[in-house]
Amino acid sequence: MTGPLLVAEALVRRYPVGRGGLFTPAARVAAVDGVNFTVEPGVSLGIVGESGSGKSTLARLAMALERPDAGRILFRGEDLNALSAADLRRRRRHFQMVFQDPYGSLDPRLTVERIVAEPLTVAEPGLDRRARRERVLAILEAVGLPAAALHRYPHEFSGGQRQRVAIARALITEPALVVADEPVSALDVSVQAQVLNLLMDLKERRGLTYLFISHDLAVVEHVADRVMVMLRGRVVESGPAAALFARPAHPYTRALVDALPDFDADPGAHADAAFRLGDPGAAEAGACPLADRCPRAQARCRAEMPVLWALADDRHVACFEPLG
Ligand SMILES: Nc1ncnc2c1ncn2[C@@H]1O[C@H](COP(=O)(O)OP(=O)(O)OP(=O)(O)O)[C@@H](O)[C@H]1O
Repeated sequence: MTGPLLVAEALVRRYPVGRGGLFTPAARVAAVDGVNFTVEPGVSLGIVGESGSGKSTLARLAMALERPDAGRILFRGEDLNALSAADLRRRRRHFQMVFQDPYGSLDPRLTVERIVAEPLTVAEPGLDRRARRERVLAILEAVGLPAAALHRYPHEFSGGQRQRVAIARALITEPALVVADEPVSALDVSVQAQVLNLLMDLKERRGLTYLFISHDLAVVEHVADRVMVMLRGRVVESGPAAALFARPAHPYTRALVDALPDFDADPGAHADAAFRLGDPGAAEAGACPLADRCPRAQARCRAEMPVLWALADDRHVACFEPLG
């Protein structure tokens, strides 16, 4: 079908604060306060904002894990909160979530096979054991895990591998939309880029659409086509990622962008960035793997900032401009 994949219309979600009195209800604060957005198929939307700005609440609303107090969330034109519980359950195979914490989000008592297969048992209950195992093996391979992972338990894996298991679980039903809420922020910096690269690779290969939530602008800039900036439950600015990062219009966005390492003032930041964004080898060797594709940074890379590079292959981390 054509048309947007996901639409948020004037979403509001309020939570009680404090306990209220005997005859007075508790005051309520709007964690999400009149948010609108549209996500077209194949276009990933990054949602940024500091802690408490309402990003996770918005993710839960988008996944129909919570009901809004006002507004609607439409997936392929259907108001998710108007569906019966059974219909909503059936639709869930098309939108899945990856959580921040690969430790807490995987049941430690279950094998990887059972964890990854779990959404399939709901989505395709008729599948026999053999067919289910084949699907699990195929998705494990797609996320870079060996077949031997099947019989292992979450504690036997590193944080990055656990997040691969969580990604496999999210993708096994072949969803169109993946909502990723801080999917790399609990990981060691050295493995963050590997998982981000995997997500980008899967997006390409499977035509996925992401709603990608992070407080880390550098991360969002690499994975998102469009970016939406939240402050106290509201959207203060949104637009194409490259333009928004290059020319932030709202003072809050500017402040967030300014908080990124200043590559021009601090050449050391480049080595940090190369390491953080996933290539310690490049940081040490002083090589820029993107130098020949980046007309603007080419000279600077070679001269004074040898590791000015990004993990994504289409934009540059420091100048936030598309590569030539
Ligand atoms: N279940 C809840 N009950 C009460 N208040 C809540 C609940 N969930 C979120 N809030 C409040 O709503 C506001 C937005 O929280 P939310 O977790 O959505 O923000 P966030 O941007 O994701 O922040 P973080 O990155 O720290 O998770 C915060 O003030 C938070 O305390």
